[in-house]
Amino acid sequence: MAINSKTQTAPPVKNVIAGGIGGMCLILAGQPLDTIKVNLQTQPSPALGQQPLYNSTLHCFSKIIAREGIRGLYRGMGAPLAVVTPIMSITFVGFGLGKSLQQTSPDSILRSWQVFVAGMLAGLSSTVLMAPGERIKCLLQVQSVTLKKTFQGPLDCAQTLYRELGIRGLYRGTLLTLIRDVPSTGVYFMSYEWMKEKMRGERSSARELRATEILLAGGVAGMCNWLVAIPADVLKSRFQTAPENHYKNILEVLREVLHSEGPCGLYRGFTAAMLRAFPANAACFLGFEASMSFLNWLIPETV
Ligand SMILES: CC(=O)O[C@H](CC(=O)[O-])C[N+](C)(C)C
Repeated sequence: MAINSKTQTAPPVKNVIAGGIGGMCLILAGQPLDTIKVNLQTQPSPALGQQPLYNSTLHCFSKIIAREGIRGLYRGMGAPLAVVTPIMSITFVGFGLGKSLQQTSPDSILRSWQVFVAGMLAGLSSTVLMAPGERIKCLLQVQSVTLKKTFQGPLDCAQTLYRELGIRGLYRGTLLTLIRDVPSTGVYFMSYEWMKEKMRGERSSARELRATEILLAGGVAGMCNWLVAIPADVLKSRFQTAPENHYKNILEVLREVLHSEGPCGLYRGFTAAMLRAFPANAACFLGFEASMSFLNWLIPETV
């Protein structure tokens, strides 16, 4: 399907600002279910005849609330807020760049697969911040399970990792972050643009879409993103939260998950991921589009 790219390209500085605001909306709307997802994904496999620590999304939710109250669901939010804001800025700039590289003129129409390629470039460029951000976030989110408070907060976690393990300690899990984010970000933007194009109908531009339509397209794009991302995300969460030298490489994590839980183990936390994906990404794209409209009103485009 061809997508009218004239309505999509914006100068990088506008993408930086609108992408950052979109990122903040994403975290505020999605953090509680993200905490549940990571706790489900990283809980120890139960011994024979024993009950798992959490047996469902709801069970995990009520256990966290009973143990720590609402604050437990927002544990580790400082790091994602500080990191996801620039990550989403880079993501939207990377996406804009990916589109312009494939356009012969600002008016040229992109095919769906070209939007996918531009999205993959966005996923590739954001990994520089995504990998350490995820490492810190996952370590903080799971430390309540062990009931051993190792880190005081995101900064303390980053400093400790750097002091004890150097830059490699912060970037542990980068390959799995790439395997997760490059294809899934391609799918993310392709499905978002596809939905917008479908809903546009007779209207001359996607800018005329209503807020509810943006919310729907963003929410669906978030779910499509996670359908692709979740197996690599399960491996990444485990790899990034395991004790040092527990796994020699990522194949060992894969082997362990398949051996103990079978292929279903790769979809641990699926319900929580999907429940989070819709509101978080609906909020993200609405935040992005609203900020972009405001910026376009403030500084009108010349083309
Ligand atoms: C896997 C992930 O972080 O997905 C992001 C959306 C979300 O639900 O957090 C999108 N993106 C990969 C483009 C940053």
